[in-house]
Amino acid sequence: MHYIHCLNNISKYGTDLLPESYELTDEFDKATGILVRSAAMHDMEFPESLLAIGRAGAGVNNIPIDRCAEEGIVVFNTPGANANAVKEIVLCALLLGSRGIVDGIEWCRENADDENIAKAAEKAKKAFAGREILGKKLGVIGLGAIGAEVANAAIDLGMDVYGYDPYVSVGAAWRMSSAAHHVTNIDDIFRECDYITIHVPAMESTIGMIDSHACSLMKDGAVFLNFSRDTLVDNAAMAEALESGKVHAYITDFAVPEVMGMEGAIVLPHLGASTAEAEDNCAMMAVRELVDYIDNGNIKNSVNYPACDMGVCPEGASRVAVFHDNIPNMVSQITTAFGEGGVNIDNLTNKSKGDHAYTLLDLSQAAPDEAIGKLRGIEGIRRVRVVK
Ligand SMILES: NC(=O)c1ccc[n+]([C@@H]2O[C@H](COP(=O)([O-])OP(=O)(O)OC[C@H]3O[C@@H](n4cnc5c(N)ncnc54)[C@H](O)[C@@H]3O)[C@@H](O)[C@H]2O)c1
Ligand SMILES: O=C(O)CC[C@@H](O)C(=O)O
Repeated sequence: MHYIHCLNNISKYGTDLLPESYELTDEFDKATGILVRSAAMHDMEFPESLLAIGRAGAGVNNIPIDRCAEEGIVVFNTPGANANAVKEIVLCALLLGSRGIVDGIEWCRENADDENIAKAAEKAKKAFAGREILGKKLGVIGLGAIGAEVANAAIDLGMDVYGYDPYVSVGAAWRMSSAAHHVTNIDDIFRECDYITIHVPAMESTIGMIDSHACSLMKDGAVFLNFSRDTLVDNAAMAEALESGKVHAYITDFAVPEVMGMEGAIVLPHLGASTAEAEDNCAMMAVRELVDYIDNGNIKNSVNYPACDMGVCPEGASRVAVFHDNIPNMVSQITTAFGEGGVNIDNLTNKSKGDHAYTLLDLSQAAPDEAIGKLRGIEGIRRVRVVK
């Protein structure tokens, strides 16, 4: 039996996909797999039983992915599964940053008891007049699953779109409308665009990238949208830019104390992916990834181990997964351990991702304990798993 522990609410559409040999458990310490959304995992110690973590979502900054790699724990995410939900809320945010919608709603609430509200509204509305997004320049920083969808939708709404992503994947580039302008210097986005939206992961190289320099380059009255992570924006710099009027509105999906008092900030409680459709999609994708890994050793959409697919282990064969450092002489030591035990290797895949590598082997017979023991003693091998 495999035990799956959920650290957050995970859609039933996902957990219903767990096969009969799986059970949901409240006991963290006996988990084979963990399903998580945004729960903070950096301070957690993981049980030895834990094989994999499925992040039902895109961002993995809440998970210690390097430590997991060292412990041979595969971390998956669900690329693109919530992209449409975020795209739709970003479109909404473009309008929130352009029209006096939030202030207008607040005015109506405040005047709810006024019998003459209809007449008063006609007078009050001039305070909430805005501008249109048609023909305005939108800069999109990060052209992955979400950024590319936002760019295309904004083009459809008549915006002039500028995209910046030095590491854009071929797939995302193909999905982008050819009407988007390709920008190679991020400063041009800051200098030229009326609206800027950021869709990059939070990592060492991106944290704080919207700093005072970036804000100083922005057009007067720019609107900045952050539906990625709070840490990408230097809050002090943004507060100053809002105060001076450099930035007209900062719309963020992250309700951290530093933004709550900012004049000109519109703050949402991390709603980007909170749609039934996105939650279902993410949960289903995460569960499928976990199950294929736990049952077959196959890896798809992992953020700390390479992709590897050997299908289902053939009848009569056994399958062994070896997690090791990406250093010389590992594959030969692995094959030698089996060869010396007289065990034939039917098939083998070796893949690497950064410092970590994964070797999946199908053997003609059951994996002998002696060979498995030998592998566990080799320096640079992090984990050996007899999958079947
Ligand atoms: N608000 C929400 O609820 C919500 C929902 C989903 C995702 N997110 C956030 O949005 C982020 C993006 O999601 P995604 O699904 O589009 O991910 P993705 O991996 O498909 O795309 C990220 C893109 O950022 C690019 N990138 C990386 N560093 C960059 C840099 N310095 N400058 C420009 N581009 C850079 C990558 O090349 C990639 O194309 C996630 O990491 C997550 O933090 C938030
Ligand atoms: O799971 C969530 O609630 C939000 C997920 C979102 O931030 C993501 O990175 O996919």
